Amino acid sequence: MRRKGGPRGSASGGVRPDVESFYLVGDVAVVSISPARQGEGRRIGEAIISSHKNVRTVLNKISKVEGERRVAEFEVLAGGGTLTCHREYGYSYRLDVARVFFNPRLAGERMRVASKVLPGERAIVPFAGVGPFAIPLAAAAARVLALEISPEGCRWLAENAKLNGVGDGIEIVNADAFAFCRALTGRAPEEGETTGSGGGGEARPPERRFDRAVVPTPYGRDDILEAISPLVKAGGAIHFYTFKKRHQVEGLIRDFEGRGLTVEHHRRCGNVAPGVSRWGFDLRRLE
Ligand SMILES: C[S@+](CC[C@H](N)C(=O)[O-])C[C@H]1O[C@@H](n2cnc3c(N)ncnc32)[C@H](O)[C@@H]1O
Repeated sequence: MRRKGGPRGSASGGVRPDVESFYLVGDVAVVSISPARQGEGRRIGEAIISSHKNVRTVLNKISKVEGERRVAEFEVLAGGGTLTCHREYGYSYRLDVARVFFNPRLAGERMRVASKVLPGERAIVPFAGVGPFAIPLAAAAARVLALEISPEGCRWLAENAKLNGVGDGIEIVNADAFAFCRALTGRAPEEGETTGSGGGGEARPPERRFDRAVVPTPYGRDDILEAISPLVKAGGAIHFYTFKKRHQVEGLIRDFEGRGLTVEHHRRCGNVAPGVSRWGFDLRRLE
């Protein structure tokens, strides 16, 4: 939702009346210029660079976040380089802002979730991006399976895992998270494994191998919950993020409960469109 009198979601404070939104990824400022200011992009970009010592490039977001990689289209207003290193809570993430997804607004949420990890846990992170959830989990001593569909995202994730000293704690799989989870749930038993269902090619029960799933769901893909929850052990945790209007939340909680998931905590994690927010749910699997 647009706030009158200033930009929303400012990651660096201050009022910038020329732009509708402003956030920083490393030294790249990402803004949205209001339609009334479209001809003034260069002036606005240069003004931002000259008034912010920490900004090297200014990008104007000219499309919504779209496509499988969830990356918007940008135009360069000033500066030029889109490769950067973003720092949050002592972690460093190298990435190309114009080519891979990154949302600096979830930094606090990532720390909150990582603080719940018990050493030796197994965690799964679908939609892992360049690693901002997976890396703090691994640093908290979880063994992490990170799923990411973009090969470029996987390359940054591997680099960032090493950069943050957790290269050994994260297994990165370049895959479609839906297909991967469904395959893991329904996979045939390997030689020597018992099925627990009498053998003879019968359907095996799901592999409940993870203590924790952290699910930063892309818009409209809530069906990942159905794919991933069979992989979480009884008593295990699922941190599920989704985009909803406030009036939808109550029904969603009933839906979770109908699937054998208790809601331990839920909160709004910022606005994304008029009336629509990102909501985070801490779910626990009952059986
Ligand atoms: C909204 S998610 C969150 C990313 C990251 N965890 C973060 O918070 O910055 C966007 C990421 O999911 C990836 N993605 C989208 N669809 C996917 C799929 N079906 N399987 C695996 N990754 C997918 C995109 O490539 C992108 O990196």
